[in-house]
Amino acid sequence: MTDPIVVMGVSGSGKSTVGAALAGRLRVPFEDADDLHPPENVAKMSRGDALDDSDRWPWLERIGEWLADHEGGGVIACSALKRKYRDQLRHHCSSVVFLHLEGGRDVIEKRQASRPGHFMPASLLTSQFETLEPLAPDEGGYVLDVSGSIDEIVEQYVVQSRLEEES
Ligand SMILES: Nc1ncnc2c1ncn2[C@@H]1O[C@H](COP(=O)(O)OP(=O)(O)OP(=O)(O)O)[C@@H](O)[C@H]1O
Ligand SMILES: O=C(O)[C@H](O)[C@@H](O)[C@H](O)[C@H](O)CO
Repeated sequence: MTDPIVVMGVSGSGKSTVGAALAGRLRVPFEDADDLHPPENVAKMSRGDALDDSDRWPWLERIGEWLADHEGGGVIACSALKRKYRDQLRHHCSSVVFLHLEGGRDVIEKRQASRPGHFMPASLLTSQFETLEPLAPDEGGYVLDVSGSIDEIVEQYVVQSRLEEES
């Protein structure tokens, strides 16, 4: 049994890819919160407009429900850019753990550009970085550098969480 994990970060930071690999490693279910957006949110992002708080609330409610249903273990990829969004998720599931995939704009922009066919336009990356509120010290959680390979990032999480358990 593991606590449910939210893999967070800006668009293109690797949440879906790393999240799926981590769920495989931990043998728990994986969900991509991109698939929980109401169609109007996807339409808004697709035309190059950033979501605002009121667009995100109903989406976060669905993610919170998913977390509450997976208290015994699960990984969900969700931007969770602001502290108040994370607090909303904690309200649904107090045991949730956040894993922030942190990286510079250069590397993330390149990865986003090499991912054709995704609804999220690269032009929204600026607003993603502007909106991002990194994990505060009192939030706990993990911050992992996106520049490593997917396997390395998963391994770093596994090692760090084991060390934390033992301490
Ligand atoms: N650590 C990594 N090393 C190399 N490539 C990576 C890494 N992480 C992700 N990628 C690649 O970068 C691209 C973006 O990753 P991904 O779609 O997982 O990001 P995301 O944060 O889920 O984005 P979004 O929120 O926009 O859906 C993908 O093509 C993915 O294969
Ligand atoms: O909070 C947000 O602005 C959105 O959730 C985005 O982050 C998208 O879901 C995703 O990143 C698109 O690929």
